[in-house]
Amino acid sequence: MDQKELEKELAAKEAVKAVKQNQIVGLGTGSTAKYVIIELGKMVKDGLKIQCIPTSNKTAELATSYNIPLVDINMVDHIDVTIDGADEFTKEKMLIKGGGGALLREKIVASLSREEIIIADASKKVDKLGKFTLPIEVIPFALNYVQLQLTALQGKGKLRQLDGKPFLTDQQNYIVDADFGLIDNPPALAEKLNQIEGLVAHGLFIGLATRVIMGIGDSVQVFN
Ligand SMILES: O=C[C@H](O)[C@H](O)[C@H](O)COP(=O)(O)O
Repeated sequence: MDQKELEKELAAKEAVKAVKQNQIVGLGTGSTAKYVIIELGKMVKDGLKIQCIPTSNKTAELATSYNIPLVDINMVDHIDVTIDGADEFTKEKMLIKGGGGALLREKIVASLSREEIIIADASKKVDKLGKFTLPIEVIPFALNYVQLQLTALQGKGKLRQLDGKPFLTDQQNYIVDADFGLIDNPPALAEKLNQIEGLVAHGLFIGLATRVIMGIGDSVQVFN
């Protein structure tokens, strides 16, 4: 296993210690969150009783393959703990997410969670967010309008493509990857993006992560 994968796995192993018997658990999406599903699969096999809410169809499939019980998000009034990955994070626990296109469900799950633990390898830590272009989920009808609004905010938006066609999210929306350069004030940009009609979610997660666990070398570093 290469160094990055080891760091992801270490962070996941540390994060699953927060999961307790009979809890409702949010499952993130991506190559880091995958390690959480593997660990939880082992714990469920050993007798842990949990009900999980996946943040994407892909995660739902993976969790089911490990016999992890799932529950409909509309059947619960809270989530005890969610463990998810990120594309970038700062020591203040501000994040960019959505590299895999799961940002809308991830944000809803994070918003319903009492504890949102982010796990990452050391390459994800940055001083300022924005080197990773900001994923923005847009309803197809609003694509042109949203692109114009992003331009007005000095963002350069590019429609995400897959196999020569627009990439579609689990909600059948488009993703625009927007380059704002390094972002001086992420909360202010998030606030402006929140005002744009037809933009259903952006990848800036501000004030949502309660803890970031970063794998670094053969240990972990925690940001509370
Ligand atoms: O949409 C995908 C999610 O926000 C992922 O958590 C994020 O892209 C990080 O993915 P990975 O762990 O594969 O780097």
